Amino acid sequence: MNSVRKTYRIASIPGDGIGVEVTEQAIRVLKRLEQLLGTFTLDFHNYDWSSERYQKTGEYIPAGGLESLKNHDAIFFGAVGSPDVADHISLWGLILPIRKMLGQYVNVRPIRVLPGLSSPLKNCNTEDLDWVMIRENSEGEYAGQGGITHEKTEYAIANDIAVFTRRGIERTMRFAFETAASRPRKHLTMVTKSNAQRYGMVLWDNVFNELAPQYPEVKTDKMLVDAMTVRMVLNPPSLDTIVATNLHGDILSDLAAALAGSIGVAPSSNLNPTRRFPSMFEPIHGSAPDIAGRGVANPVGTFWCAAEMLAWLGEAKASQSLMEAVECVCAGGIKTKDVQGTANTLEVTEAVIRMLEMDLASSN
Ligand SMILES: NC(=O)c1ccc[n+]([C@@H]2O[C@H](COP(=O)([O-])OP(=O)(O)OC[C@H]3O[C@@H](n4cnc5c(N)ncnc54)[C@H](O)[C@@H]3O)[C@@H](O)[C@H]2O)c1
Ligand SMILES: O=C(O)C[C@@H](O)C(=O)O
Ligand SMILES: [K+]
Ligand SMILES: [Mn+2]
Repeated sequence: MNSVRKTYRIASIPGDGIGVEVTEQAIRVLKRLEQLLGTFTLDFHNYDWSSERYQKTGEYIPAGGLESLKNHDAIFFGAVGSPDVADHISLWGLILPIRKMLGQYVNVRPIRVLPGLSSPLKNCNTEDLDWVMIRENSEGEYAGQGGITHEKTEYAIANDIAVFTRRGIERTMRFAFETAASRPRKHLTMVTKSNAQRYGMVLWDNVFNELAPQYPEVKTDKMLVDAMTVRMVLNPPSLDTIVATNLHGDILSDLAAALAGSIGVAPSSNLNPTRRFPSMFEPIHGSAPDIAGRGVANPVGTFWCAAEMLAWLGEAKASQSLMEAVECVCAGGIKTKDVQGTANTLEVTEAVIRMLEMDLASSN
């Protein structure tokens, strides 16, 4: 008998475009899972922070908004970005302040070829591509320093300054070593561009070399980011856990998702490993204006995020049941167009709900 029913306060921020479509369906799935298990409550609080709101009010996050997010156990995010607002305004107006101000200093992006899906690579089977990318999530190329002088003249001069700190690098790398150590293969690859970039990237190399002996069970290697793209494509089984800077991790994780079948299946966890503030779970994809409003977005990446969120909250059984249901639905061929199926967002969602009902109703 489970006598203490836990309640988790979840802030949901659907955002823009398909972010709204996939989070709505993922919340439906989570609420059904909650009913079926009866062991916890997910108390969702919706925040309408979006590009539409920005156009009306001039703000993505209203005054006091970040403080109010701190009163939650987790944040469930869709995507931000609109053809009507410049992308740097939307990114810096919503997602980046949350990642930075809530201390979500690692972005964890697992990726696998799910059952029933296929890699665009010849001869890449399910077991050949099973990676987790640890992206530094607070500084580096996204430090936010820089500026423009002589703007709108022919003398315009602009810079974006990348900032790498020993503490920022070390905390991300420790998380990556621990992640690698927790996986069967215990292998960590560090990515930089320390041949061309002589300071920040070399600091990455040095910190990595200092830390590696403290994790003797983890095998390590290093890659320059250009060669890393080649290795990801030509030798996927040689990789396991990967650690990279903010920008490199961003780019490589889109590539990783595509190699596993689609950007629509890939999840990400913006973690505050100290748990001082809530962590945020979002699919790696954006608002996809090209398909928004048509009900065809792949919700699998967001369902996988929901499973990652449950695991982070300590609900391992619920997390596992959800992931198993998603994988069974994929294996059964109920898939969206980006992964060579014919189903729409709603059909995939309903199939996942039915699968959960079959699995859990029979076991209760
Ligand atoms: N964290 C975020 O919220 C985030 C992430 C990436 C991009 N963005 C923003 O999103 C907007 C669009 O960016 P973009 O086009 O470069 O990237 P995107 O990820 O939105 O879309 C890239 C391509 O992948 C497809 N795609 C993405 N998700 C899909 C899904 N779930 N199912 C099926 N197909 C899917 C899209 O249709 C598009 O063809 C921009 O404003 C960008 O700044 C936000
Ligand atoms: O972090 C970014 O650059 C935004 C988006 O591309 C992402 O991957 O979340
Ligand atoms: K997103
Ligand atoms: Mn990205």
